[in-house]
Parts: sequence; C-alpha cells; structure tokens
Amino acid sequence: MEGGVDYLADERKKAEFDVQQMKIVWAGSHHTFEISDRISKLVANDPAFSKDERTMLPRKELFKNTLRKASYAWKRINDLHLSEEEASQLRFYVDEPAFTDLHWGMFIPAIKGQGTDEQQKKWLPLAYKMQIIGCYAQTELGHGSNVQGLETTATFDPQTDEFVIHSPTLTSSKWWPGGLGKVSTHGVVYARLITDGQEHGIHGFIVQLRRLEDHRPLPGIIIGDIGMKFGNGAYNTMDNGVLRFDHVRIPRDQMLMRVSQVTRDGKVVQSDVPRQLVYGTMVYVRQTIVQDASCALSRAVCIATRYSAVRRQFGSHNGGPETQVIDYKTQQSRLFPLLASAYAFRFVGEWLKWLYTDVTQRLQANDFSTLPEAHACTAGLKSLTTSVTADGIEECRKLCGGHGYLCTSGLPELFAVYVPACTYEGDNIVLMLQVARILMKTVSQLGSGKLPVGTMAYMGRIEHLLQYRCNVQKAEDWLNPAIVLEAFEARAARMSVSCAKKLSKFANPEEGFAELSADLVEAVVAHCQLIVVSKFIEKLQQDIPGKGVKQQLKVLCGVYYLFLLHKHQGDFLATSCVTPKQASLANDQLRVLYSQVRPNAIALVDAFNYTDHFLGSILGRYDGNVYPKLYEAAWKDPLNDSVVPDGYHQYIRPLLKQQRSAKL
Ligand SMILES: CCCCCCCCCC/C=C\CCCC(=O)SCCNC(=O)CCNC(=O)[C@H](O)C(C)(C)COP(=O)(O)OP(=O)(O)OC[C@H]1O[C@@H](n2cnc3c(N)ncnc32)[C@H](O)[C@@H]1OP(=O)(O)O
Ligand SMILES: Cc1cc2nc3c(=O)[nH]c(=O)nc-3n(C[C@H](O)[C@H](O)[C@H](O)COP(=O)(O)OP(=O)(O)OC[C@H]3O[C@@H](n4cnc5c(N)ncnc54)[C@H](O)[C@@H]3O)c2cc1C
Repeated sequence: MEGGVDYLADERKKAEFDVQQMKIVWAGSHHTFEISDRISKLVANDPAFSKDERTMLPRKELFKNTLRKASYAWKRINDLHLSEEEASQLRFYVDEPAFTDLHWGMFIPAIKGQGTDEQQKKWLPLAYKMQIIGCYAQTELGHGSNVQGLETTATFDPQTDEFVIHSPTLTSSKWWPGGLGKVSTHGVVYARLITDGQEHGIHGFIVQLRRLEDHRPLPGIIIGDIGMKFGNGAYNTMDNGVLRFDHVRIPRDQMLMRVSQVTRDGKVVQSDVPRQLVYGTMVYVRQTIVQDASCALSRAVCIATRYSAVRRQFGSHNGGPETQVIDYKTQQSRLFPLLASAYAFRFVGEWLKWLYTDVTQRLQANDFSTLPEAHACTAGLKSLTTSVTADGIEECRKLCGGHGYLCTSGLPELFAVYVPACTYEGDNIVLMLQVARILMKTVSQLGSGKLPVGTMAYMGRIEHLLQYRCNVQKAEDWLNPAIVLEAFEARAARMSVSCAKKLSKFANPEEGFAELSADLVEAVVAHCQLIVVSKFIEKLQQDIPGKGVKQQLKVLCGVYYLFLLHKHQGDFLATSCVTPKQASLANDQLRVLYSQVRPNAIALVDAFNYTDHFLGSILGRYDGNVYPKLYEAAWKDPLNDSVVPDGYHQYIRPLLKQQRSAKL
C-alpha cells in the first residue's frame, strides 16, 4: 500500500485464509511469485512507466510514448541483466501493447518452431538482441480465418536461387500484423509457395521489410499503419500494419524449412513432420492467450470487487451507514462467478502450459501423436476463456455503476484492449468449429475400438454416460466433485452424440456440418467447460499449503461449476443429465457458496497481488480511497485546463446571444 488510511482494512480482517499463500498459488510457485512481485513493483515505482495520461493522448503522441517505453524497458532489461522470465514479466507489467509483443511472442516462436537448426542459428541471435525486429505477417485484407485462402505468392526462381514475394491483388495486401505498420524490420510472411508453376500450400518466409540504416522500406515494399482502432489509448499503442510486395526477392534459405524444403533445383521435399506445424505458432500463442485471459479477468474483477465494498447505496437504518453494494445478492451473483472464473482460468491456463510444453518436447523427439489434442485444447480454451473474459470485463464495468464508465476506472480501456482477443489468433467461432470437427471425428470412431485420449477420454465411457442418472438428493450433494464431473461429462457427451446423430442423416457431411454448426458450437462449449471444471477439481487434489487456502479454492470451484450448471440448465435438463429438482438444489447450494465467498472477497482479489500501477484504476485502488481520488482526477482532464472552454466565443456565446435576442 502507498501509505495513508486503508478504507478496506475491515474487509481484509474478515479473510478466513492465508492471503500470502494464496498469492503463491495464484502465481504458480514461490519462484514465479517472487519474480512477479519484484518486477511489478519495479515497474510501478518507475515514473517512466506511468500510464496516467494514456487515454488522453492523440495517436501520434501515444505511439511515440509507447516507443519510448519499449526502448526504456529494453534498457532496464539489459542494465539489470534480467533473465528471459524476468524480462517477459517486465513487459507484461509495463502493460502497454507494443511491437515487442509480436517480436517476442510470435516472430521468434515462428522461427523457433518452423525454422531448421541452421535458420535458428542465423536469425535467433539477431532477434534476441533486437538487432532486427520482427512481426508475424499472415492475415490479409481478404483472408484471415481461411489461411489456405491467402493470396500472397512466393515463387521460386531457379535462375537466381531466390523466392519472389508478390501481392497479386489488393485483397492480398497483408493487413493487421502488429508491429508491422511502423516498426518491424523483418516479418515472417505467410505466402503460397509456387515452384515450377505448381502450388504447394502456405509456408512462412523471413522477409526483410525496412533498411537497417534508415528504416525506409526496401524496394518493392509498400508499408504503413492501418489506422485507429476501438477505444481511447487501448490497442492504438500498436502499429497494426498494411504491407504490399511488388516482386520482392529473397534468398531461398529464407523460407522456413522445418516442415518442407525447397531444393536448389526447385523440388519440394516434405519432412516427416506434419504439415500442420506451419500453424504451430498459433497453437503456442493460443495457449498464452488462455493464461492472459485469467490476468485480464482477474484485473477487472479486482476493480469491481474492491469498488463494490467501498460503494454504498440504500439501506441506512437510523442514520447508520448505507449498505455496501457487495452485500446485495444480485451483485454477488454477477461478481462472484467472475471471480471464480478468474481462478478457474488461471488453473486451466497452468495446465495448458504444461500440455504445450509436453507436446513441444514430444515434437522434438518426432512424436506427433498429441498434436491434435494440443490443437483442440488451445483452440477451444482460447475461445471459451476470451469470450467469457471480454463479457466479464463489461459486466464488471456495469457492476461499478456510473463510475465504471469513466476512463479513470480503468475498465473502458481494459475492455477495448481485451475484446479483440475474441478475434485475433483465430475468430472464436471458427476455432470452436475446429474443435467440433475433432469431437465429431472422435464420436464417429467410438465403435472402432480406437479409444479416445486426453481431454476426450471421457467419450470412451460413452455407454455409461448415455445411461447416467444424477443421484443428487440434497443441495450439499452438489459439493461432491465426482457427482459434478459425471454430470458435466454426461452433458458434453450427450450433446456431441446428439449432433453426431443429426449429422449422420445428411447425405453430404459438409452440408450437415454447416447446417448444424450452431448446435455444434454449443456442444464444444460444453466440452470446454468440462475441461475447465475438471482441471479445477484436479488442482484441488494437489497438496495446497496455507491456512484455509484449499477451502477457499473449493468454494470458488463450487461457485464456478454451479454457476455454469445454473446458466446452462437448459442443456442439463434437455439432455436429462439433471432433473428440475436437482437444478433447483444446485442453485440453492450456489447461494450458500456466495455467502461463503463474501467475507473473503477482498482478500481473494488481493491474492492477485496487482499493484495500483498495473490495475490503473481509481475504483480498484488497494486502499479503497476512491472519492477524493476521483474528484482530484477530474480536474486533471485537459478539458478543465481553462474555466471557459475553447470554442466559447465561436459557438456558445453566439448561441446564447441569439436565444436572448429571440426572447426580447
Ligand atoms: C501471461 C502471458 C501473456 C501473454 C499474452 C500474449 C498475447 C499475445 C497476443 C498478441 C496479440 C495479438 C496477436 C494476434 C496475432 C494473430 O492474430 S496471427 C493470425 C492468426 N490467424 C488465425 O488464427 C487464423 C485462424 N485460422 C486457422 O487457424 C486455420 O485456417 C483453420 C484451422 C481455421 C483452418 O485451416 P485449414 O488448413 O483449412 O484446416 P482444416 O482443413 O480445417 O484442417 C486440416 C487439419 O489440420 C488440423 N489443424 C488445423 N489447425 C491446426 C493447428 N493449429 N495445429 C494442429 N493441427 C491443426 C485440423 O484439425 C485438421 O486435422 P485433420 O486432417 O482433420 O486430422
Ligand atoms: C487487434 C488485432 C491484432 C491482430 N494481429 C495480427 C497479427 O499480428 N498478425 C496477423 O497475421 N494477423 C493479425 N490479426 C488478424 C486476426 O488474426 C484475424 O482478424 C482473425 O484471425 C479473424 O480473421 P478475419 O478477420 O478474417 O475474420 P473473418 O473470418 O472474416 O470473420 C468474420 C465473421 O465470419 C465468421 N466466419 C468466418 N468463417 C466462418 C466459418 N467457416 N464458419 C462460420 N463462421 C465463420 C466469423 O465467426 C466472424 O463472425 C489481428 C487482428 C486484430 C483484431
């Protein structure tokens, strides 16, 4: 805390668990807690990283300020000899989308994942030292979701041993890549490979875009920013770009050749790694986006929870204080499921990181068997968690009433920065439909003796799940994880089987899939919710030290699944997984759990360990000193620089004068 009175002290005293231990559970380990705590304070205490005026700056100033911060951050990283992990935490806590996100988050991973050892040896040291800055240039004006539909061409010229990169149409212009507009010197550019007049699908190529001497575009390259995006400040710190190629030549060895190679005489040779590895960078980033969802949601929830404890409306008795809005059951029923979801996404993100690491190790040993599972989990969980988080941030804004609409609440900017996560790295519906294909394939293979694995393993018990009857008899039965898991498994399995049955009635499966796609998306949501619930329950099976910590997590886990059960009771009832009476008991138990969360709510958001700098919200201040700070901040708005506004003489005075003369 920054000194002074703690208006939330009484709330903090109500906590029934060891907050310090919960901070470690949230961080993932003592080690990560120590790093994130130290680095977040380092950033918060450095005025060069202030965010105070971000939403008021015009675009050019905003962007220059981002460049300044990124360059200063790089200096600090080097001066302090920060490790890779510390450096990434520093960029995270600077909390400003910038070209560096794409350089470290996509350009480098693309070279690592799709480049040969030789290519990695050549390019990675330059990228690690930021002697080159890269972006990930895949999406085009005409195609984003449909990667196979990209139009940029890379035609091999055997005469010169080069590829000719070309944008044949307007719609083939690269459009959206972050960092491309004004900063990147290089890009991993995805293009249609053509050799000897034949097409060989989409591949990645390292292309230099700007001269290293004076940052001007290389010959044949047209490049710029695509313009202002949604919200003040927000994602406008990023230079999302447009790029066109006019027969730009690059050496043959700049095609990323781990998946396929082009030989000196123009032959395309496939390695024994699956073609889908060309999409590997997206799998990696989708996994990080799931982790990021818990950060964004927890941040919004932290603001809304603290403010809900500060804000009072109605209910004063005999001149006593009014009711804290957090004590209204409706407020709790909107806020606490989001709090529980933030924790749920944290744990599923942790698990997904483990899964991704495991898949990567297997890939290195040429074991590709778990790639479909990695694709399904990253695509599905990216979609589920980003949709819930985007909606959740907006709900938190509403939970803060009028003041939530002020930029100083931090929520409008958080929403504007966050909401494109539902679109980038794969539109959520498009990705859900990918998972639907995998689910339908799994169901269709059930009779074949091929047992489903990983997160689809429950389908292997299909006979049992189709006959399952929930045996909840009283509200507390819903606290039994085994009962809950079976109910969620049965619901997901029955929804998938129902889709598969309908699908089998179509003569043309593709037509059937298109016709049933809305139902399929619902089945995918059920499947992904099952994954999140099961990973939360698995987390609770671990040894979790600290007084009351595990108990609080049990309560939150219960809130998470019972809220889902309540919200989706239509699914559970329609698939006969629960009876109306059992659904009603679930809701009774949910209310009990809300009352158990209530005394711990402030401590549960303190456990995120966010600094006031990172939160960037007057409503979410650690000390709860909201009103004086809101009042103070209003006077800092540039509109209040003068008492009489600019434009008074031109527009207001003549208007008032005209009305006066009309009256007379
Ligand atoms: C705390 C940490 C914080 C860190 C936060 C970091 C956040 C950084 C964020 C930075 C911000 C913004 C970055 C945004 C960057 C971008 O947006 S880059 C562009 C992303 N673009 C997309 O995602 C495009 C989406 N489209 C696709 O992925 C594909 O085109 C699609 C899969 C939809 C279809 O591709 P097709 O080639 O047509 O494939 P199908 O015929 O459907 O499938 C063929 C088989 O391939 C399998 N498959 C598909 N994708 C993958 C994959 N990625 N991996 C593995 N396998 C894959 C599919 O299942 C089919 O398999 P089958 O043949 O049936 O067995
Ligand atoms: C902030 C931001 C940053 C980005 N950064 C990058 C970057 O660094 N590099 C990069 O290459 N790209 C980047 N992108 C592009 C991004 O990856 C694409 O916008 C995204 O993949 C969605 O593709 P699209 O725009 O073609 O959407 P579309 O596919 O055109 O989607 C439009 C609508 O059509 C629906 N739809 C599309 N196909 C189907 C289908 N088969 N079935 C049912 N519905 C369908 C979608 O659900 C959606 O409602 C960025 C985008 C944003 C917004």
